[in-house]
Amino acid sequence: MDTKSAVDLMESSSEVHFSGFHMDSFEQRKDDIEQPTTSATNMYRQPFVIGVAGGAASGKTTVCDMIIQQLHDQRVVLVNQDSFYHNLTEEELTRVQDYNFDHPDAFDTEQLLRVMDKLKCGEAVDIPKYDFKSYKSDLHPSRRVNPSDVIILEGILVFHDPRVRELMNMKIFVDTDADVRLARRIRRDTAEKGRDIGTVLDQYSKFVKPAFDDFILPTKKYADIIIPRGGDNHVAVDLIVQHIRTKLGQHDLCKIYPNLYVIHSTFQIRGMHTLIRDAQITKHDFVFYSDRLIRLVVEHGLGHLPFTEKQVITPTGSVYTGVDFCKRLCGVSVIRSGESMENALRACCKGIKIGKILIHREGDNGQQLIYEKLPNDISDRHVLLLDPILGTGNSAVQAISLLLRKGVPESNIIFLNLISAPLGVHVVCKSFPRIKIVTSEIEIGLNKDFRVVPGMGEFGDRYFGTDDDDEQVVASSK
Ligand SMILES: Nc1nc2c(ncn2[C@@H]2O[C@H](COP(=O)(O)OP(=O)(O)OP(=O)(O)O)[C@@H](O)[C@H]2O)c(=O)[nH]1
Ligand SMILES: O=P(O)(O)OC[C@H]1O[C@H](OP(=O)(O)OP(=O)(O)O)[C@H](O)[C@@H]1O
Ligand SMILES: O=c1cc[nH]c(=O)[nH]1
Repeated sequence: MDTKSAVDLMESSSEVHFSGFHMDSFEQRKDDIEQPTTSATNMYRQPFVIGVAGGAASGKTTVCDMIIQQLHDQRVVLVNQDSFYHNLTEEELTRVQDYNFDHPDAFDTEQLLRVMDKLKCGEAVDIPKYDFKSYKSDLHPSRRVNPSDVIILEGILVFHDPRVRELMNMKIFVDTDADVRLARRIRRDTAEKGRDIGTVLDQYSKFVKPAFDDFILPTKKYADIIIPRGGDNHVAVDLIVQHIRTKLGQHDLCKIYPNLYVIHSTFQIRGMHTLIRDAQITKHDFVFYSDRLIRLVVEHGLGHLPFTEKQVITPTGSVYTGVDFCKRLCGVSVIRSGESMENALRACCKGIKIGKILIHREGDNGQQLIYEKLPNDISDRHVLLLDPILGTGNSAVQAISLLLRKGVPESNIIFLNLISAPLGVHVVCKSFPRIKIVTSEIEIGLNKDFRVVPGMGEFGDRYFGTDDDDEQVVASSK
């Protein structure tokens, strides 16, 4: 894949958003810094979208209210599928008892998609207020909804259309017994809507039950979580809220790609990054702090290897139940910069075999694999692929494709980076959804020369001392 095709792939992807980066500070400084070509206009925080489906009167509203209450310190917005009911025509109004409110066609899904797209892009939207008495949504002023961190989309059929499902980061199905749903419906429609019980039962047997069987129940299979007993299930709601909180604390790309791991940032890590990104840092310090960070990435990456249980006897004669390290592994470094990570890997895994791949860059458009030396039995090993910089993803795609051609299962590859540009992450994760990427920071984007920004310049030149400044030092020290 060349640079252009990687950019094309990114631009054609509806899921490509850049963030983890605050718009305000970007606005203030955008005149002072070099602009990333691919990301600046698309940058916003990506909200976490939760879909809540289930039969009518299953308790979806209660579950949503509980989630919203527990997420009190987050900006949460609830979007109800009911708001997108089509207005009934005059003819339909004359025979409203024959209108099927539980059929997918009763909803204006195109409008729902437009609204959700805007909210996902961080734009405020106006959501219609459907009036259940007049069966119209243009009677009342619409509801203004501002962008938020979490969007909950609730409704009987929110899992029906695949385009709507695609928008969701988490899908919940509220699963309540049919008799409980019917009892609630009778109570609600007779007490709140003043209907007589005969009409409620007629509507139930004519439309509600068949629609549940034909359209709602079949979407249960798309759920990530099924909540039995709806709002009575406090344990399930607690677990869901915990998961949402974890996701909100992560980089947005981690919400999209579950196999992307960004090591937990501390002030130590930020401090090391600050040093190695500084163009003025001495060569010695650049190497020293890069090595420290690389060691952390390598240790973190090793943590993703499979393990087996192992018991040992301690000097006190007690049994300690622990784990045994994964045996069959090897490293593969992408020459040259990847070689900077070999020492850390050797320091952690005594005697580990390390293969090499050389990818030649011709200008910025073409890259070619020109050398490889890999362990013969690499297909039986877990591979730690070493390259500190993930930019456009071109080198990574070449390297990973070679490993796959050599028979390494995709899920046996752990790609270790110091820094990763969002484009590279998208390209690698979309092309190879089963590999894991471990990195220490996600960058803003790429500049017009396809260099990572803010980045750290030409890593290989800085690490191995082949940059221009160094030539001057060498010349002056002669
Ligand atoms: N009778 C009648 N029913 C309607 C109308 N519009 C929507 N519905 C019903 O409303 C139901 C969808 O709303 P629900 O999912 O039950 O609403 P809810 O209050 O969120 O449900 P839970 O929170 O799960 O209890 C469908 O079963 C429709 O039949 C209407 O104008 N008349
Ligand atoms: O994702 P990409 O856009 O392909 O960029 C990343 C590649 O660039 C760097 O190598 P570079 O070409 O600078 O060579 P070097 O390691 O020899 O310095 C880096 O080590 C990656 O291999
Ligand atoms: O920013 C970049 C991109 C590729 N290689 C580097 O060393 N730095």
